[in-house]
Amino acid sequence: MNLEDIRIQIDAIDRQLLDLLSSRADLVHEVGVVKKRDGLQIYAPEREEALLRRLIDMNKGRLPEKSIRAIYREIMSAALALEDDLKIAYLGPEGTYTHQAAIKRFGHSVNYAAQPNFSDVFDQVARRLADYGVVPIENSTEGAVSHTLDLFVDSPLFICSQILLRIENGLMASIPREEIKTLYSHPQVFGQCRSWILKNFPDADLVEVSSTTKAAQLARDNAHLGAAALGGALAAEIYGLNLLEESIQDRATNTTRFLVIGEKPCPPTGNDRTSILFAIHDRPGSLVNALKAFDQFQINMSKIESRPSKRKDWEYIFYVDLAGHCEDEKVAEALEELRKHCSVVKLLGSYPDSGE
Ligand SMILES: C=C(O[C@@H]1C=C(C(=O)O)C=C[C@H]1O)C(=O)O
Repeated sequence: MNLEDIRIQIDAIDRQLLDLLSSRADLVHEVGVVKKRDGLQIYAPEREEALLRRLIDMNKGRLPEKSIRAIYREIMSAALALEDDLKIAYLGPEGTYTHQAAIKRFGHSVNYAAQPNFSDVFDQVARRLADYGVVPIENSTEGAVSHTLDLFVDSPLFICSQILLRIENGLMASIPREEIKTLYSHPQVFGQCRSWILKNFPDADLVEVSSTTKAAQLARDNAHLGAAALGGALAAEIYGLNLLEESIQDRATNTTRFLVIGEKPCPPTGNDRTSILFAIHDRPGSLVNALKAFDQFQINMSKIESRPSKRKDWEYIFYVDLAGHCEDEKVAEALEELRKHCSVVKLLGSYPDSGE
């Protein structure tokens, strides 16, 4: 078959695909009307998860899972935009890893609003100026993002899904490598590249800034002073810097987990994760007794963090992630048992345990 003939067939298929996508859009529009009538959330992570899982299971063709996800991400992004003028607040500025994570989850058809700090992301969603927010919660090399943890204490919002993003840090500058005297970056990124910095720039000044895009901007503006930045390729692109070295993070699989926060929690999908916070009474054995609740009901606890309560010195708040959904009988019973040993137990959300 010659190229011309194959392309005629592709054109015919695209015509059919467009017709099918238009029919899908009509149905999506109806879904939007029903959701608004019944006061339901526009973004339905449990439905998206089920739909993607079903498509990947059904797939018998050549397309790898990654491509199916990417294609459907944009189809569902278009659907979200048709249902409502969706606005996603994220920790900016434009080009941050959080921005990349937000696009990975919500696609290119919805609106994005960069926020200057973590609390503004929470605030915009709580005030309904944005529909959902995206914030980082932990990195596989550097651990918890304590800012985000702290904001959950007084927030009325729920976690409705998570996003896993592989973080590839690079060295970027507009000057040659030999002229670099100062490295700008976010503290998390410095932490992720610690060995590389010691080996390659043991004498450089390290200056912590609020984001990797801010670091890129400073590297551009202070090039004459020997400035360079560590961050993502998107930041280098936005600020016109050269990527002098790629993939400089100490661990190749360096991944950050982000959370989507919204007004309502997510219904069960069968493969869920639950995040809670709790505070214990100040007496011997409190923490052990609290954690025994998970053992008693055989709940897998995947992580625990502690943070100062900021109300009383040496008083802590514990953050725990569990396997299962808060509506699962076992999890509900364990949480009930936990309450007996704690002064505060707060459900932060149950959401699909997948980040793709
Ligand atoms: C169409 C819906 O709304 C959104 C878009 C989806 C889609 O395009 O399939 C799926 C879930 C929702 O996030 C729905 O809830 O069914």
